[in-house]
Amino acid sequence: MAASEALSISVASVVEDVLQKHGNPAKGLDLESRRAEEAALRRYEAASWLRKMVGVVAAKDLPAEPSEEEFRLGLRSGMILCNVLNKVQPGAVQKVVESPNDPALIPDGAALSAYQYFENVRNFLVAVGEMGIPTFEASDLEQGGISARVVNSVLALKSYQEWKQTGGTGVWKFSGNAKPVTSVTVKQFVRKNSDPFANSLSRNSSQSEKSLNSLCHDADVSKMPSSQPLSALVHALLSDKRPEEVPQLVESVLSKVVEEFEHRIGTQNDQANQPRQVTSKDFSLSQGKSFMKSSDNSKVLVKGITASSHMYSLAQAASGYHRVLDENRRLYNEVQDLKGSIRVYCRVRPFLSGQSSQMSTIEHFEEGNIAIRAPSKYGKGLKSFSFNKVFGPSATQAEVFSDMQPLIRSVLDGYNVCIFAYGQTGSGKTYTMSGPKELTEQSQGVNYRSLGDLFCLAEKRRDAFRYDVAVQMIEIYNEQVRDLLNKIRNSSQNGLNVPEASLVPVSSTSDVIHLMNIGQRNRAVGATALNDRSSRSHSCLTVHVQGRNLTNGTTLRGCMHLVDLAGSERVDKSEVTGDRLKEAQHINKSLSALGDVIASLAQKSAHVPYRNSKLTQLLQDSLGGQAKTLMFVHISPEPEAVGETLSTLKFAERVATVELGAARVNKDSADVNELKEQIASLKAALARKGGEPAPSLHSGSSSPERCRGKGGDFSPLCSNQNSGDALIKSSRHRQPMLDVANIEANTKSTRRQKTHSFDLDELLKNSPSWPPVNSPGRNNYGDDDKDMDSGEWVDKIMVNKQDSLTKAENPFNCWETNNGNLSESFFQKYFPDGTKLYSEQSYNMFNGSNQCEVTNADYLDELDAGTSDSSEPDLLWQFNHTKLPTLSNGGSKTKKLDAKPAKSPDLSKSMIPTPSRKLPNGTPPMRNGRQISAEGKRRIANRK
Ligand SMILES: Nc1ncnc2c1ncn2[C@@H]1O[C@H](COP(=O)(O)OP(=O)(O)OP(=O)(O)O)[C@@H](O)[C@H]1O
Repeated sequence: MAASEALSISVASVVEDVLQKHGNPAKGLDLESRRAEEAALRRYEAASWLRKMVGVVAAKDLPAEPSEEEFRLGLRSGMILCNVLNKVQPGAVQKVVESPNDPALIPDGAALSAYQYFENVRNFLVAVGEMGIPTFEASDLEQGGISARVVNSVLALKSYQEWKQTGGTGVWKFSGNAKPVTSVTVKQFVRKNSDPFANSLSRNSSQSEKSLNSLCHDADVSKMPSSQPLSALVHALLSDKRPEEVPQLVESVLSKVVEEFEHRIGTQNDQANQPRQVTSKDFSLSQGKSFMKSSDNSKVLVKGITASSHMYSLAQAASGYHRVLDENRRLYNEVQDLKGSIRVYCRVRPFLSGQSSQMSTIEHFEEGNIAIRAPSKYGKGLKSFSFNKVFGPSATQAEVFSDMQPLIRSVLDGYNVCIFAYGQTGSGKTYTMSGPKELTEQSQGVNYRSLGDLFCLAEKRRDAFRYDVAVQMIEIYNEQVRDLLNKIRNSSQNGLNVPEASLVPVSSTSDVIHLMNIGQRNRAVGATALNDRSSRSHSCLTVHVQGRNLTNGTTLRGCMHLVDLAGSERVDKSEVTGDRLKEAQHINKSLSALGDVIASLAQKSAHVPYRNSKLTQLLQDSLGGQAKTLMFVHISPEPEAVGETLSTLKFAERVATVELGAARVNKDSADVNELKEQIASLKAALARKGGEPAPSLHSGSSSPERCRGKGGDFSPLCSNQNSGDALIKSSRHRQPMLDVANIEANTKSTRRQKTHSFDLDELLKNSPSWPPVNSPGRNNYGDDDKDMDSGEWVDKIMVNKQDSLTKAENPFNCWETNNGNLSESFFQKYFPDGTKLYSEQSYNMFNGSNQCEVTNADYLDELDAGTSDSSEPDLLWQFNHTKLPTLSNGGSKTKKLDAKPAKSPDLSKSMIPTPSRKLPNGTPPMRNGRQISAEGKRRIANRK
C-alpha cells in the first residue's frame, strides 16, 4: 500500500492555521483538538456514506455520527464493508458471511464470530487492495486498533465510486482525502476554472495580493468551516502591510503552508506505520490525475477529498508560481542585461472622465503583449506588440513603480540609470513620471517614489554605507537647456536673469518633493487642444548618489536620470502657428533625432548622431553608454489616437531591440580615493603658490579657482527653508541658459577662459556632470565589479561603448574628468566627514558657469594620469561630453562587438511621431516664450 494512499489532510485547515499563526503567532490554534475534530468529521463522512450505500436497515449498527468505538464495532463483522464493496464493484467479494448473530452484540474476542467476520474483513481487504484502494489491518477493527486507517480506506472507496460515477476509466489512483461533508458543515469547493494554474500563471507577478485573494476565492473560503473565514484572516494579515511587502508575505505564508502540510503528512505516515514521507510532488501528481478525470472542464463541484487536494495543489502552484515567475523574469532580465537591451514598459492611459463611452483601441493586453485594433487606414486588423511589460489602464502607480524598483537599488550600487517616458501628448507621461495634478501619496509617480525608495534603501544600508544624494532638474525647451532648480538672480546691469545653482543636495524625500514642485512649476507648459497641461519641453530630474563603504572605504557613485519627454504628435494633426509651431518643431526635431540615434544603435552603426539635438546629447550615455535604461512608452486608448498609438508602439518596439552594452558599476577603491585626495591637496598647494585662493577640500571654497560661479547669496534648500522660498520665488523668472552664458562670458575676461555659447554642452561643462560617463580608466575596476549586487540588473561585459576622449584629446583640461557623476569635490564640499556643509562659497561652486579656469593644470594632469588615469579628483565639475567631438567625427573610438548592421527598418522619421501642437489660435504665449525666443535668436546669431 502506497503511503500516500493512506493520507488524509485538509489543506483548508492547514492554510487557516498558518494564516492564524502568521497574524498572531501567540494565538496558534490547538492543533490537537483541530485534528481530533477533523478525524471525527471524516469518520462521520465515512459512516454516512456506508449507511447510504447499504441502507439504514442493513447499517442499523452503524450510527451516522459514530464514535471511534461505534465505528469499529459497526464494521467489525465486515458485512457492511463487503456489501458496500459489492455495490461499488459487483462481485468483488464472492461470498459475504452473514452472521447469525447481531455483530454489535458479539463481545470482543469471541472466537467463532471473530472467525466469521474475519473472513469478511479479509475478503474485503484483499478485494480493495487489488483495486488499489488503501487497506488497513484487520486488527484495526479490534479494540486498540487504528480506526483512522479504516476511515481512510472507506473514504478511498467512496472516492473510487465517485470516480466511476463520473465515467472514470483506466487505473484509478487514490488522491488523498479531505474534510468530510456533513449535514452540519457542508463544504463545497467550487472550482471556478478547470485550470487554475494556467489562470494564475497569466497573472501579473506584481499582483501578489490578488494572487493570495484568488487563492482564497478559488477555495470558496466563505464556506470553510473555520472559526475565522480565511478572507478575514487574509485581510487581517495584509491590512497593515505595504504593497511591496505583500509578495514576500505571500511567499512566506505559502511556504509555511507547504511545510505544515508536509509535517502533517509525515505525522500521518508515522501513525499509519508507513514511514515513507509523501512529497508534495506525489500528492499533486495524484491529485492532478484524479481531478482531470472528474472534471467536466467548466464547473466542477469538488467535495471532500478532491477539494482538499486541490487546495493543496493550489497553494503549491501559487507558491511555485511566484518563484517560477520571479525566476523567469530574473533570467529574462539577465539575458536582456547581458545584451544591454533597453527595457521597454508600455502603459495604457485610461479613458479620462467624460470619455468613458468610447471604444478602446486596445483589443487586449497581458504581461508583455498588447494588441491594437487598427482601422483600415492603418491596415485593418489586430496589431500586436511585445514589450518587457504592459500596464493596462487600471495599473496603479505603485504597480508601475514596483516593476522598476530594482533600478533604484542599482543606483545605490553604483550604476547609472535612465528612465524616460515617451508618448503622444496627453498619453500619461507626466502622470507616470510625476503623477496627476492633485498629487496624493498613492498617485505619486516614479520620480517621487524613486527618491523615496532611494532614501529608504540608503537608510537600511546605513550600517554599511554612507550615502549622499543631490538632485538636479533641467528642461530642454526649444533646444535650449534650462535649469529648473536654478536660483535666479536678476542682474541689475542688464536686466537678464542669471542662474545661480543647479544641483541641490537633499537628505529626505520631502526635500525632493519640495524641489520637484519647484521644478515642475518651472516647466514650460502651455495649453493645447489635446492636453491643457501639456508640457512643451523635455524635463529631466537627475539624482546623483555617492556611497562610501564604511568597511573598506570604496566609493560608489550612481546617477539616475528621470526624463519626461515632451509629447510626440504628428505635424499633420497640428494646427499650430507662431511660438507654438516653433515649439512643436523643436520637439519634433529632438524626437526625430532620438529616432535617428535609436536607429543607429539598433543597426550598430559606427556613427551615432547624438549631437543632432540637445535631447540626444542629454541621453547619450543612457542610450549608448553603460547605463541601465528603461523606457516607459505611453499610449492613449481613444480611436482617434490610433495612428499615434501605432507609430508610438512601433518606435518603442524598435527601442527594445537596441543593445546598449553592459552597465557598469562606478566604484573607486579606498586607495583611489586616497590618491585623489592627495592630488587635490597638491592642486590646492599649487593654486596657493600661484597666488590664487587655495581650494579647500572640505570648506567648499574652491570653485572659483576653476569653474567660476556667480556670487550667489543663498543656501541650499535642504539646509535653509528661507532660501528655498527664495528659490521658488526667483525661479519663476526663468532664463534660457544661452543668455546666461554670454553674460557670464562677458563679465569675466581676465583669466584664461573658454567662452562658449550656453548650450547643453556648456551647461554640462560647468555643472555637475550629465548622463554619467565613465572614462575608460575609471572603469577599469576589473573583478571588483563582480562584487556588486545590483538587484535584477546584472553586471555585464561592456559592448558598443563609446570611448570618452582621452585627457590628451580633451581640449579643456578643466573638463578632463569623466567619471560622469557628481564630482568628488561636490561630495567633499557638501558632505565632508559626513556633515552636510553648504557654505555660500560651496554653493557657488554648483552654480552654472560657462567658464572654466585652467590653471597650472599640466602638471596636475601628469599626476592624474599616473594615478587614477582619468578621474579628476576634485575641484572641477566633471564634464562628460568631452567625447562628443569624437562622436560627431564619426565615432572613431566606438567599440563594436558586432559592426554588422542589424536588420532594422528606418524607424527614425517614419516611426517617431512628429511632434506638433494642436493649439487653438490665440493661445497666450508661455511666460518667457517670446523673450526667450528673441534672445535665443540673438545668441544664435552671435554665435554665428
Ligand atoms: N494612468 C492614468 N490614470 C489616470 N489618469 C491618467 C493616467 N495617465 C494620464 N492620466 C491623465 O491624463 C491626462 C494627461 O496626462 P499627462 O499630462 O500625464 O500626459 P502627458 O503625456 O505628460 O502629456 P504631454 O506630453 O502633453 O505633457 C492628465 O489629466 C492625467 O492626470
